[in-house]
Amino acid sequence: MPDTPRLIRRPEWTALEDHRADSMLHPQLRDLFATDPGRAERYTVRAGDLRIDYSKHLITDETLALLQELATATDVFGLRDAMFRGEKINTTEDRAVLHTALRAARDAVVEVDGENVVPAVHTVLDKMSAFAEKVRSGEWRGHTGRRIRTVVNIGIGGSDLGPAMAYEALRSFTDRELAVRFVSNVDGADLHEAVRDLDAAETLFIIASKTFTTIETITNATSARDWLLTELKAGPDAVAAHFVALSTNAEKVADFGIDTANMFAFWDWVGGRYSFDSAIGLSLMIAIGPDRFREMLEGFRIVDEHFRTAPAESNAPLLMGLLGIWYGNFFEAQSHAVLPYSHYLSRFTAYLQQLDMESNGKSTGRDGHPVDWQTGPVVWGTPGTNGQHAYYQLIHQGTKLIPADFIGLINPVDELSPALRAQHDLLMANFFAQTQALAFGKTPDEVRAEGVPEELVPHKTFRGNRPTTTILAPELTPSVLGQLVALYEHKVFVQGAIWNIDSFDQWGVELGKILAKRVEPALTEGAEVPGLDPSTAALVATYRTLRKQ
Ligand SMILES: O=P(O)(O)OC[C@H]1O[C@H](O)[C@H](O)[C@@H](O)[C@@H]1O
Repeated sequence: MPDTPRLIRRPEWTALEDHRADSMLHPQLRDLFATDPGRAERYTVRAGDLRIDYSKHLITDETLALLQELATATDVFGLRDAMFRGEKINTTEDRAVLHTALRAARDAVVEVDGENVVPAVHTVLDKMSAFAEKVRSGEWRGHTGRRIRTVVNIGIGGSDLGPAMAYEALRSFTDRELAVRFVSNVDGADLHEAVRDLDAAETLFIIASKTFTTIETITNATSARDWLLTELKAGPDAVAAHFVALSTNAEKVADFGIDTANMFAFWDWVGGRYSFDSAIGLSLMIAIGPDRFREMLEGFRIVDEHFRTAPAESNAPLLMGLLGIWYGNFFEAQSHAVLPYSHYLSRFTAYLQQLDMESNGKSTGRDGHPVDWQTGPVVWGTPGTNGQHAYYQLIHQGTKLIPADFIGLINPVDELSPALRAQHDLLMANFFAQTQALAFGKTPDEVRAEGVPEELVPHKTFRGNRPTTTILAPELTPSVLGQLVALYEHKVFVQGAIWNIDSFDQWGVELGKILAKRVEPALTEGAEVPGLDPSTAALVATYRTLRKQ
């Protein structure tokens, strides 16, 4: 057993349990606001351009003080500093965790094993910038001499979700003459639909894979190469002008047949889900241009600095992490909704699912012992107002407590017409109304006062006390996007530190991959798979019987 007490036996933990049982058994936001007029102002924190209001939470000053004590006792800031210093805090993989170095200033020094990694980061950024400019300007030509009109990023997980999300988010900054598509699923339909209307002569494939061994990506990349060569009626020499690679594995890139001169590198201290500001962002950089990409990196850096230096009581990622712990561990909340009121952020929550759930979906502690406390929540959500007309019913009146983050932008993007810009106020009216309704509800007396028949009063009553965080930003610029992502990266970090889990490994994804490899020959060749359980064996047999040859 480690020397430090188990999390739930710490006095700071039991103090929170007692606080919940004594003072916060049935917290009422109406009362908390009525008795504390300064609450909204006091419970608002700034991080860069982000304004984060956490006053509509089931908390008091005492709750916050106790949560901060838990953070101190578990040495969250100690681990944070170790991360920024380049220590190998990813202990199960013996790796440093340095996505923050990806956005460090050119003259910064961050050492791993005694070597400053920042110059290499900027060398790759410069190489990406030069390449992106060539593609954007038309200087980069395909095999037949035509300029590139479509970029297809082939990758999965962290090699897809980040750039795909950011491409959507920053669409209004993209070059409309140059489209980017994303292919991830090993389902051949994904690649088929992505390329069916493309001219191979004007298509560039970016093969994004940290390991360059991921079966989905390598399979799709191989099929893409076959498609290209068939379409162009060309030999393997056509590959060089149409394929580039983003990877840490030069050997595998060369094995695939991509010239390593056309490879953009990153390093084992960049986790896949923390990688879209590395070379993995090349498709995004081509779409928005190197200057915008660097603005985004600056946004990341603003929140990195905030997380590194802001005092605990005004440290936004720390506060957001602690609030998640409060609900997950002391209210038994199982999930967390992230609800962006922006069409451009339509992929944001999907991106966060990997960031959060692959990082903190763990049940073994850093000490190797099973944890006996709840860890990462189920993260879900889609853009408002669509969700309002689908699942918000459950958030408002269901039996589950679902803390939610509402992300809103004060201004729409510039390019909307005046009429469409005007719709933004309606969108945001919904945004503000929802958190108000969730927090304060509607009492039976208020319902009665509207003349509602008595038998309908219970149905039309809203109990309120549904906790939300409101995140407001001036507009969705590249910098603001970087700030938002860094905010969540560090929030996830805080929670993993307190739960004492390694947020940077992902062993849980391995078993399924191994079993898939074992089952595949049974599907394609009818091979015997030794040791198949009866359920899977019967399913495989059905598949084989009904499979069209
Ligand atoms: O970038 P790659 O090496 O191809 O990995 C792609 C993804 O697959 C893995 O299974 C991991 O679960 C993810 O963390 C990773 O982002």
